[in-house]
Amino acid sequence: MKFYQLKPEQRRELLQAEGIKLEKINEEVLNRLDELSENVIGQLRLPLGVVQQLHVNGREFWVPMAVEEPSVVAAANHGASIFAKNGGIFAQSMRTGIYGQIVLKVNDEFSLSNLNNKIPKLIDLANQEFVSLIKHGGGTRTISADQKENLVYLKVLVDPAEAMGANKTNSILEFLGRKLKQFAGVEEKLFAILSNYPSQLTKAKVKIDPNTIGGLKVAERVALLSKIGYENVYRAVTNNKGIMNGVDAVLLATGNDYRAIESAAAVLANQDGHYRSLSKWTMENNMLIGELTLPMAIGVVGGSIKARKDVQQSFAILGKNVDSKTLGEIIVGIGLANNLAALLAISTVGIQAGHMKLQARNFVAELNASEQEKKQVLGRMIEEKKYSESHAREILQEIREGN
Ligand SMILES: CC(C)(COP(=O)([O-])OP(=O)([O-])OC[C@H]1O[C@@H](n2cnc3c(N)ncnc32)[C@H](O)[C@@H]1OP(=O)([O-])[O-])[C@@H](O)C(=O)NCCC(=O)NCCSC(=O)C[C@@](C)(O)CC(=O)[O-]
Ligand SMILES: NC(=O)C1=CN([C@@H]2O[C@H](COP(=O)(O)OP(=O)(O)OC[C@H]3O[C@@H](n4cnc5c(N)ncnc54)[C@H](O)[C@@H]3O)[C@@H](O)[C@H]2O)C=CC1
Repeated sequence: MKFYQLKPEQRRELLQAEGIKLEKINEEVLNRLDELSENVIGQLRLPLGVVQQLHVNGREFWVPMAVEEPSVVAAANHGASIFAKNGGIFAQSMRTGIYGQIVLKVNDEFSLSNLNNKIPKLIDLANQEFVSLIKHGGGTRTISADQKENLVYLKVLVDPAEAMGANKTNSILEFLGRKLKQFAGVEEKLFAILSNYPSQLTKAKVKIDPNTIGGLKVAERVALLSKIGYENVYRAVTNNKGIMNGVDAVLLATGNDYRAIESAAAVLANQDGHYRSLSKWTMENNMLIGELTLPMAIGVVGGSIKARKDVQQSFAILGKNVDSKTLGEIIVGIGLANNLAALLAISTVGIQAGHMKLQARNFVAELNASEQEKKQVLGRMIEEKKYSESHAREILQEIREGN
């Protein structure tokens, strides 16, 4: 039997026979995980944190975040609490659909205008074939075609309703590809696959009174940093990493495909051929305005969402009536919250003050020490503002020597 055909327990035995020490895992959990992926031998755990009081469009949410990096949840909480003092986030999801691409190889017999005339019929055929999607409120919306020499590029827009929609869109594209192969002059269908090009855009906006963040000077520094991020790629990529800190954590917690959002966000940041900050902070009438638009091809159904109890727990935390539009608005709101918290930290005391204070817990967790000793070491590190693994060990030694 091949490795992938074995039961997870048998795969574990093989690894253990090689001398690899594996973590214990409950058999039921292991078998459940085996249904979700391939070659499964265990699990990787992440802490699940929550952000309290994220105010979006007049509603208040608890937001689940799965992330291992210290200070990301604290930063999101910090940003969210500032937004709460300033009327919250105004956000809007524009779920018009996700793109798909079909590329055909054609010869001289092919006529683009003939194909264009048949597009309404193709859309009808797709919608008749995938009628369950129509029932959920989605469907194939538009198809456009463009010819470059002997290649024809078709762009298909599919509204996946409440799902992310990758699987349904790929099925629709393959169905359309088979129909297109029958057209005069089509030699072959090269491929039919969804495109992760930015779609399902969600915008979020906040208006901050400088008095809630330490005054006008601080607000102006945030706006200046944002201007630098617009122009300078070294700053832009870091600014965007700070946004994705929060975005990815909510995507992970809600079982959404963070790879799809990351790749689409990179294209959005590079729209005019220059990689820029995804967010914008400006001063308007002495108020700080923050704006962020992100591609949000996410779902509240589909993929592994219903099959995973941990993901269902996240939806329970988010509360009732969180549809895909609302979830997109929450995620972009969290991205903006993480962004503001990071900008505030780096334009005032610097990132290390807050971040390293929380990172210090990781150094302390590594120590071979009692809970009481760990508490003492952490307290001393924060007091001395000196954060490193070696300093944690030094303090422990000093404590044990009675200093
Ligand atoms: C870390 C803080 C929040 C400290 O912030 P602070 O102002 O030193 O501490 P504070 O005790 O005054 O706390 C302010 C608020 O933060 C929240 N908060 C505070 N502590 C916690 C905690 N333990 N758990 C949950 N929430 C917490 C909480 O809302 C609190 O308000 P309160 O409720 O006390 O009135 C702040 O320094 C901060 O936001 N820093 C940014 C940290 C960050 O972005 N970390 C990510 C790692 S760095 C990175 O990946 C990319 C980056 C940052 O380089 C991107 C970029 O450059 O743009
Ligand atoms: N390039 C990419 O981004 C690719 C991503 N993927 C993966 O595909 C997965 C995404 O799955 P999906 O296609 O979204 O899931 P899925 O295949 O389970 O399809 C979602 C289903 O939900 C239905 N639906 C829509 N609205 C609904 C509603 N209101 N109530 C009930 N059902 C509804 C749709 O008709 C569809 O059948 C992710 O795991 C992703 O990683 C797969 C291939 C490529």
